[in-house]
Amino acid sequence: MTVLEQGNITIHTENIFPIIKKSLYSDHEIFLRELVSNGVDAIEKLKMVSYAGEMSGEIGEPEIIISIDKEKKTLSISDNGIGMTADEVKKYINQVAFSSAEEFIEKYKGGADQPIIGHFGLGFYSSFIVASQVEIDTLSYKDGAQAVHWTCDGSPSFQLEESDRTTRGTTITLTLQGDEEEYLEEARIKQLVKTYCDFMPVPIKMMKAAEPAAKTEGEEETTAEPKETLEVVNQQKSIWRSSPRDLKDEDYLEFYRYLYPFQEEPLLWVHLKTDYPFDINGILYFPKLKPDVDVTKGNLKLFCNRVFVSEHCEEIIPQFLLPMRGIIDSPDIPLNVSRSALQMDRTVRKIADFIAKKVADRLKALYKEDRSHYVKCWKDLGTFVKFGYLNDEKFKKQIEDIIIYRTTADLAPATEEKPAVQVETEAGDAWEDVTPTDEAATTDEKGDSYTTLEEYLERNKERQENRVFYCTEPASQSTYVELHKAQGLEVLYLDAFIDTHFISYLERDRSEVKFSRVDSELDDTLLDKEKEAEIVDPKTNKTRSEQIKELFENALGKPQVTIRTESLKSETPQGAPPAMVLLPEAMRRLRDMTALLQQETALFPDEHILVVNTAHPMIQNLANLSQSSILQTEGVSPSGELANLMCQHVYDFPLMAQKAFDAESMKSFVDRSNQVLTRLTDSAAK
Ligand SMILES: Nc1ncnc2c1ncn2[C@@H]1O[C@H](COP(=O)(O)OP(=O)(O)OP(=O)(O)O)[C@@H](O)[C@H]1O
Repeated sequence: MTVLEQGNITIHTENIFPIIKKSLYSDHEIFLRELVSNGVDAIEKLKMVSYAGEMSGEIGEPEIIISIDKEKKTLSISDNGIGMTADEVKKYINQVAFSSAEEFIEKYKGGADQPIIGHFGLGFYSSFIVASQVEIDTLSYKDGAQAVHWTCDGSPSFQLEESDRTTRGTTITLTLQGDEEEYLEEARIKQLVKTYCDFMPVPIKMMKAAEPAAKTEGEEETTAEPKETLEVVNQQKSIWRSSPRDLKDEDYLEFYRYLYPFQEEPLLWVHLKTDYPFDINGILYFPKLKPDVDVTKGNLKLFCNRVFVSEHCEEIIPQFLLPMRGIIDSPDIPLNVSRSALQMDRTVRKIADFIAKKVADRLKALYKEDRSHYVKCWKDLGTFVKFGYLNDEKFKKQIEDIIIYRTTADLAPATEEKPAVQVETEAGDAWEDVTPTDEAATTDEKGDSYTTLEEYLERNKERQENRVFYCTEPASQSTYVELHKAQGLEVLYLDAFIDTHFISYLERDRSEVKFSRVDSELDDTLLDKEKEAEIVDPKTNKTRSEQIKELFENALGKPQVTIRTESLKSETPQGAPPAMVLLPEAMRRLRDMTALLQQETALFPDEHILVVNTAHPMIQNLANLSQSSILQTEGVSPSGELANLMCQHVYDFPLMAQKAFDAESMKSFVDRSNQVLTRLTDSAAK
């Protein structure tokens, strides 16, 4: 074999590879991505020279073949691409590749502790991270080219000689270092191809080790050599690079299942595709949110020209979209910078804005075009949308009109079949179908209705201009909600975990609107003012209400509790509850804020309002009971005592619903319940 050249690579540092190896710690595996990418590039370049008519002969079927020789401890990557001449090897390998190795060292000198997103484009020299010797065997596409063989052991000296290779393309053979022998395992290599090279547009084939031919007893010894087989490992198709027009819903769903097998179907997706002012492609999916979703961890896979770079791209997408899944592919994201530098990068910030805008556009389109799907997905979408509203001014402006709320109003369209309607078109020569579509559908599959804030205000403007009643906890506030509903007052549910923050932002932005939680005060609509003023005791000149108020004040003995008597409107005598506990908005917020600052759970404050419903038959009974006991005896009569017990009980129920019980109150409630029930059964048994 003719030695063409023996010499030193023009690098100025001796043996740089141990340094590179150390600075890449756990990232050794990326060498495979780099070498396969080079093979794919070589195939692409061959296609280009062929299209340009600069090549005689056929391109053939492009392929990359990876093979392992466990005995020789070698791993080789072959492509049938453009190949290199001796001069090209000298230029591109000895000079270009190695000068970028030096550049790497310069860049990371002393800064190796800064995490880099993908160590991308390290190139050919990254093979020395795992190899003790690297060989290149290559034949250029050029007519009459001489095949060459290059060897280097990582020291600055190399050897270049003629090779007897006859097929066009390049084979890189790595002799692995002692501690890198995991790369001799077929399963490990397959896994790396799947991770990094799955969507590269060329088939990547694994040479499967030859199985010795099975021999059955008595059979003659076969002389045939066992055959090696090739297995295609990557799936090649990168659908995010296709035009959305060429893709059906099922294509997007299939891709999602491929990326996240055995997961629930996504709610919807956004296809990103632009090449100006930056190049970005990708598909983002809205998943159904699990209650334990970690909103600080990104789920998107980052690619660069179809090559996988990183599982984490928290720096690239706006924080409120982190729970989204899918992939982003952009060659414009700088990858060999630290994560903090990435966050500050102007292009990256513009890309983040672009993504947020695309997501907003998609949501707006869905709201307009398929409201029923929007409403059905709202539970999950709403979290993203509100999170975005809190975090991103620009996003907020785009989506504020499509935030919807579950409401107590029944907004379901009439159930009877919608009549098909046809009208004559303007031109008069055709009939146009104007049957109502479900564009304005406002109910989900459970039949719950949803509305926007604007729609709510408009619907209720006569009765309660710029006033919104809301409920944060349907279970504990159901009595209050029912009371409002019964009097035709519409209540919005703000019961998602994010709503505590969301409502305070909403109030700041909509300062003309007064938001009242259903248990903070009672609207005049709920009260029957006339009944209250009737005087029932001519001797003391007291109204019935005043008597009841006194009765409760004495029975409870809690001066911090403000007792108010009201006659609550209701259709039936027991339609409204006998008593309710109110905590005014301002007071509740102060309590929540203090609890937040002290990082404690908010306790129910001793100062609150007890509304006693004078219209309720039980309260009437209590008043009668207490009045008769006053008439009958001096001191506390048994019926007076019973009235006292019952007053405390009537107070305890709404308190319990407000989760305002401590251990002591719970004990006294249970004791008292037993007393009351004993009395009841006593009198029934007599
Ligand atoms: N398999 C190959 N076939 C043909 N040429 C190759 C092959 N591998 C490397 N080369 C040549 O060697 C050069 C240097 O390769 P290297 O991987 O270091 O950098 P790069 O591919 O140019 O850029 P990067 O990998 O940083 O994106 C390539 O530009 C190419 O000209």
